[in-house]
Amino acid sequence: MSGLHVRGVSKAFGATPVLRGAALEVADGALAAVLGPSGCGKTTLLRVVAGFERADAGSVRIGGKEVGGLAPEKRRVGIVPQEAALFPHLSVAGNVGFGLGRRSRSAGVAARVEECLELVGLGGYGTRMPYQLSGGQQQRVALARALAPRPGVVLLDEPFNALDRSLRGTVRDDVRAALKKAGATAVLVTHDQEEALSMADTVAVMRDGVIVQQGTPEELYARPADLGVATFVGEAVVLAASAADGVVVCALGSLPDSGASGVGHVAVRPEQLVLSPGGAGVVERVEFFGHDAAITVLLPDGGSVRARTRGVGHRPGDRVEVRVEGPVLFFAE
Ligand SMILES: Nc1ncnc2c1ncn2[C@@H]1O[C@H](COP(=O)(O)OP(=O)(O)OP(=O)(O)O)[C@@H](O)[C@H]1O
Repeated sequence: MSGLHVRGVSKAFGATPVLRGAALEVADGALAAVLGPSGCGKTTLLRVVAGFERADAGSVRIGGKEVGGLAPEKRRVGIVPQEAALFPHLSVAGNVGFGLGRRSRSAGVAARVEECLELVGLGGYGTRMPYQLSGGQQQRVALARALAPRPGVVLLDEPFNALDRSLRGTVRDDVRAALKKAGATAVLVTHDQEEALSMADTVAVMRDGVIVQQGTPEELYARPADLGVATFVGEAVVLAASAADGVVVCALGSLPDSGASGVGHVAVRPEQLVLSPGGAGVVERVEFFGHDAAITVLLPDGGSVRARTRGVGHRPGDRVEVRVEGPVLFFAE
């Protein structure tokens, strides 16, 4: 069994439980994102995997080996911190070779350093100093440094936070490409759902110290385990509803459902809402984004929904009908 397997990990600081039986499965060579709001325990989970914190219970296996009792340096873990944290007095090559041992001037080490710089698209940058690099380049050097000793798992803790929004997209692509080329098993911690969904092979949604659901981005979006996941992964319009005999009744009418029954909430994706002229809804607000627009519609019962539509031409005050396309998600109370 290779990859990373975290099972039933608990950790409390004093009387405060921070991890409460967290589980995470990452196949060999896969990139997993741990996605959750601030304070849910993401960093603590990474620190337990890395060995900086000792779990109170549970197991951590890296590359098929239980590492719970091992010191951090014995775990074969590579770490990319939030800010690149390069050694300012060392060249790029010095930074990347740092973890490769004392014989860092040997030909073998130099070749491995250059190989890792090429993996992150910075071949030939070895003699530069960190201050001569952009933030994105520094982050890629930090990744090369983490990859150099061929770790069993690479841990990335919100690695794009310090970067400008405009730069983030390309650095994400570069980092994903480098991890894939290296064949690395990796865990990325983030509170940014777009980052998790667009980069990761598997996404683990974390809440209050547990992983509430893990799956591919498509699985999480189409079949969220509960209303919390539905609203945290992608946008959702949530309405009070009741369900019986395969039909969900809510402010948008009677909609087909998988067959649950009871009272609760229905979640509808904004792109499932189709607007047509005339009807009982009133356009309240139009936000134009270029590629699409968000139209907020006031419903007759006083609630409102926000639809995503490519069609332009809706104006505040227009009367519209709101139709729902495709299956909806019903969550009983
Ligand atoms: N060494 C510690 N001692 C006491 N409490 C801690 C310690 N480390 C973390 N905590 C607490 O554990 C909780 C979870 O922290 P953690 O950093 O794991 O969350 P996070 O999901 O990574 O949040 P963020 O996205 O804000 O970094 C927080 O309430 C934090 O204050």
